[in-house]
Amino acid sequence: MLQLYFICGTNNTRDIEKVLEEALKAGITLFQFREKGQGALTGEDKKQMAFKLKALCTEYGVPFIVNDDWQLALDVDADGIHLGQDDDKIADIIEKFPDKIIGLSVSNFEEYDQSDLTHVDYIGVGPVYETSSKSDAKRPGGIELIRKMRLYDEQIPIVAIGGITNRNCEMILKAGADGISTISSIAASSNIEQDVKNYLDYYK
Ligand SMILES: Cc1ncc(COP(=O)(O)OP(=O)(O)O)c(N)n1
Ligand SMILES: Cc1ncsc1CCOP(=O)(O)O
Ligand SMILES: [Mg+2]
Repeated sequence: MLQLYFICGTNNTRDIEKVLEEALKAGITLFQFREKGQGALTGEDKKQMAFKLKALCTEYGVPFIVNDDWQLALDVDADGIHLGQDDDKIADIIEKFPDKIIGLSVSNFEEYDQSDLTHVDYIGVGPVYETSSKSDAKRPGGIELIRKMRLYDEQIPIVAIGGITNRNCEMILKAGADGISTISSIAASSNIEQDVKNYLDYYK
């Protein structure tokens, strides 16, 4: 499920429905609706978009995750929620999400140490490299962040994030990530089918 985790909001691309459908057809394995930042949809518009994107994911058998907004995740009956260190605490909302996928962001070892991983299904580790998709991203940890995190916790599923392309993902997988997540390399791709295929080839 974590192999190729596409994350997108309406301000990351021209036509999110079209881009998501192309990415689903090409074989992404997980999708996160991350609707925030300049020009992002809010309220009912955001909810209606979430319903449409969830329906597309369901058609292709790919789980639909909501970033940050757990109320939206409840409203649209998403398959899971992704929360960061500065978002609502998983322990405070977990009773509303029995049997849902729960992801948590971890940018460094201090954050890992202070995180309650009891209900966490995967950790999003990064940024690995510089990213232009998140204005408040922490300092990139490079490939060493993934390698060391894998040794620090040998069990928890790790999805790497931040500045990943299908040219640097092989190193990241070899460093011990279970999967990679990306915004721009798919959202801004001129050939989604080929780019997704290139990513998935590394798992063969
Ligand atoms: C898979 C994955 N990993 C990390 C993040 C980042 O979450 P967060 O730190 O809460 O930052 P925002 O994405 O909310 O700006 C993520 N969304 N997904
Ligand atoms: C949401 C997020 N969290 C850490 S880096 C990042 C943005 C990743 O975007 P891109 O794949 O375009 O670098
Ligand atoms: Mg967040």
